[in-house]
Amino acid sequence: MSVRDSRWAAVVRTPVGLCAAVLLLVVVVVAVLAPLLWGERASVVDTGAVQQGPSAAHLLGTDTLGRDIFYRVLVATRLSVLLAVTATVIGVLLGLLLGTAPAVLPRRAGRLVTSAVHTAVAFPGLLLALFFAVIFGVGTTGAVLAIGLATAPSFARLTQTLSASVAGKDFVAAARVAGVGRIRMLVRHILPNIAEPLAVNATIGAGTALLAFAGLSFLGLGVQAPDYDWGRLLGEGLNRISLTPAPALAPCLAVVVTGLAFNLFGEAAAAALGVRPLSPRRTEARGLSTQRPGTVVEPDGAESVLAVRNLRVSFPGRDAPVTPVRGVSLTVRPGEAVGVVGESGSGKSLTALAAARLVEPPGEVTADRLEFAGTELLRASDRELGPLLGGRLAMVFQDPMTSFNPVLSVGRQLAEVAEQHRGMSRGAALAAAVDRLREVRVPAPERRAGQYPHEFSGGMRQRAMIGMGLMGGPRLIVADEPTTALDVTVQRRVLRLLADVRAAEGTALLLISHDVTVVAGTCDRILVMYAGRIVEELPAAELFAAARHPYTRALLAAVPDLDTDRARPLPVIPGRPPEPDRLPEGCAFAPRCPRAEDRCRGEDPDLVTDSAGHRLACWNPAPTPVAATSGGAS
Ligand SMILES: Nc1ncnc2c1ncn2[C@@H]1O[C@H](COP(=O)(O)OP(=O)(O)OP(=O)(O)O)[C@@H](O)[C@H]1O
Repeated sequence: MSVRDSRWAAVVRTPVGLCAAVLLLVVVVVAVLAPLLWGERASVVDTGAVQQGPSAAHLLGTDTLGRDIFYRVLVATRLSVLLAVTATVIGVLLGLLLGTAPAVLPRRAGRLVTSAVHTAVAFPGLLLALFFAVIFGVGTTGAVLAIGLATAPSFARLTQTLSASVAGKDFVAAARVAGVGRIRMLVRHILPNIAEPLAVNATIGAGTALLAFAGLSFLGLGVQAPDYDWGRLLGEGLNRISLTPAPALAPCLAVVVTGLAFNLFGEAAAAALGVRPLSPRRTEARGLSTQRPGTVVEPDGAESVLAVRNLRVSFPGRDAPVTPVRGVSLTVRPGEAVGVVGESGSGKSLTALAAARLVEPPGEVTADRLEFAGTELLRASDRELGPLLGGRLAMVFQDPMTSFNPVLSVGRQLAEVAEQHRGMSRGAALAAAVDRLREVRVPAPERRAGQYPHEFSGGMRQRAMIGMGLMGGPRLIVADEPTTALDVTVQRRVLRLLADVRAAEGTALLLISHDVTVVAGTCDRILVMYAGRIVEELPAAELFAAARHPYTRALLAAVPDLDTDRARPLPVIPGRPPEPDRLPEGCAFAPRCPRAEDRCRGEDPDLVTDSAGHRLACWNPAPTPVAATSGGAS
């Protein structure tokens, strides 16, 4: 039994879930059998026994034509439930279409759909149902369409909300970087992950539709004679409630009990499942023939895989836009490992996301140059970007659990990249996926390929994620905090794997981490970021000996080494980094800097390149600590 099946089984293990399931089962059995067993009996007209009260012969009395109300209530179960379920299915399908439209339509049309949905949700459902019932005309079909259309907006909004929560997951970003198209993304990655909460809410919705249907039929807008449902029976019984209440109470009770069964089962499922009910090819390089494909020639003649100049990422703020990335410039050369280090909030992730074109609106990315593998990303069309980013740029995210689609086997997800970017057949892609899993040291790769992400350990999942990134033959791996969620020994294995992959395949690496020892141990060059800017850049081998920015020195001082006195607390950097919307005048680090001078507080220093190629943005840098090499970096 899969995990999903056992979770659904858990629903009926709760007392409420069990009661609701039994009630629903009874309702379904009655709905199926009643018309077969008692259909004729419920239609027999007996002019000699009209409008009788309850008796031994007629448990709930008779109607105006002498028909037995008890059997009519039982027989009406099928039509009442069928109509409610049909209306709910229409509502859910229409809701799915409207809710997913913004993801596949052009942005402007998508917004229009979203606004329409929000407007429709503002109207009470029953009012909408009445409105549509009048439009579609009196009768069963009109009422089904009316209730279906009336419930669609709330399902559309639910779909949008659920899709948005899934769209934020790393596996969707990974699929986007893999160049998976919008419709495929929707069908393979988003919809399967929102099916469960949608099903739960649809069950609850069926209860509501049942009530709405009874209401419309009661008002004479729904089921018409000679057909009858509980709403019609209720209307008929109400005419003589003062004489005998049973003919009105019985259909009423049937609506309440069945509605309750749907609602309770939906609520029990929501509680048991943890669902909240409603309320990652090739691009020919331009220029010199000696150049390798997918590289850019820098002004200094060096080749680069990624060239970023004056990158800015902004978001709308309360009063003015906030810019968490403020003019970042960096270069990653073929096969090179560049590390980006800085405290939380310094803009490292946003820089990486911008390089992979993964910053979503309302985030705005501008740059004088954002060139990957020879293509200017900010001017490229989606068609150009798809194969380029998918095959040539791989993303590895922090949390290996959320980096995979939980409902697809790991092998299938790796194979998908090869199918998408290398045009491989399904079988060949799966074989390539198994080979990749073996290369990234996943044990028993044939068996593991068929397993789901939750069956992998954290470290194994992260290695599989790296394997997935490699399926497209990337020139650059962007790894954002790839080891933060792992324990230290597993961390080391993943870092070693990244280093081996680089050595074997010549892949460049942009490694983002808040941990200076991780980047120093893995990378060739280190970029230090603070408050959205690069404040220092130097070779990793010289990090401990040549770092001069007080911030870099403070980060290094916080790293324990063999000479650290364990009896004393490690030095920490006083204060906190500034929020992007509350940057101080001058150098952003000045308020926390032990070397700050008046100039630091008034003027932001430029990032200046010295003769050795080091870059530094500081008015009063620390002197080079001549013999201060440390083993901390290795
Ligand atoms: N979608 C967004 N809207 C508004 N602000 C954002 C958004 N994404 C990030 N930010 C802000 O940008 C700043 C930099 O975020 P980023 O995630 O790049 O930092 P980071 O250095 O990678 O930190 P961490 O290690 O915590 O992820 C943060 O202050 C964050 O609040």
